[in-house]
Amino acid sequence: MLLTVTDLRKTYATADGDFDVLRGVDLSLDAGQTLALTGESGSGKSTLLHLIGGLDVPDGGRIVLDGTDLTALDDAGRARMRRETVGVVFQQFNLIPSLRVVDNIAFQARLAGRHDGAWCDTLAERMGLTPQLRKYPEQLSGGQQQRVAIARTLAPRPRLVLADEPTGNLDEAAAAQVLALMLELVTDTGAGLLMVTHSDRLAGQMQRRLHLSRGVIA
Ligand SMILES: Nc1ncnc2c1ncn2[C@@H]1O[C@H](COP(=O)(O)OP(=O)(O)OP(=O)(O)O)[C@@H](O)[C@H]1O
Repeated sequence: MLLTVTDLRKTYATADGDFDVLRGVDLSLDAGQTLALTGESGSGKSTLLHLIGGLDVPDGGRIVLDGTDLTALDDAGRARMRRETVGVVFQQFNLIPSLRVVDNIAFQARLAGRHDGAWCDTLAERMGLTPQLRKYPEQLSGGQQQRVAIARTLAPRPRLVLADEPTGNLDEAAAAQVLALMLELVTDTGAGLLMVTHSDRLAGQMQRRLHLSRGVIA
């Protein structure tokens, strides 16, 4: 199993007292699997993704990723997992404005010490970005920028891809097209994909689907 989440709990301290956002979440994901995570606004989907991505720490439960218990790692260990095992795509593209597309795509892989020029070229080609490689992000459309962000995430060949509404800024046709490309590439690399979405149509493109409600998987 690539990812096993067991009895995961997270409580936020707020002005109105403690708020138990995750109250014992269980889920698992195999390598090569795609899983959609749905749930109403505020149900804790982003919180769950942040915990699995090692960006925040839970208050209880376990996350085992690629054989490593994330909850037993210190900050440095989690940072290493983020760099070496996990790729994250957010709704905001977060491209680096001063870098050409070609260097944006390679950025994360270079940081991880795993740059592979041929694989970056393949990603660019599959994403239809070859004519844009010398351009800067501001010269691209929103859909093109999102494809650059996805290529950048896949360049270091992460074992697990976490995506939070990755096509939320695109119209429905563009979103479906970008997701189809992402699913193809993720499946080809044998990674697992966990994607948060509000769209039934996009969730329907994935192999499995889970719904988060009242802090647990319904
Ligand atoms: N750092 C924080 N401190 C306090 N409360 C928080 C914090 N982060 C999130 N929350 C609260 O926790 C709940 C879950 O937030 P989260 O962003 O995980 O939900 P979500 O399901 O991703 O929502 P959406 O679909 O609207 O993005 C919300 O009620 C939010 O206000």
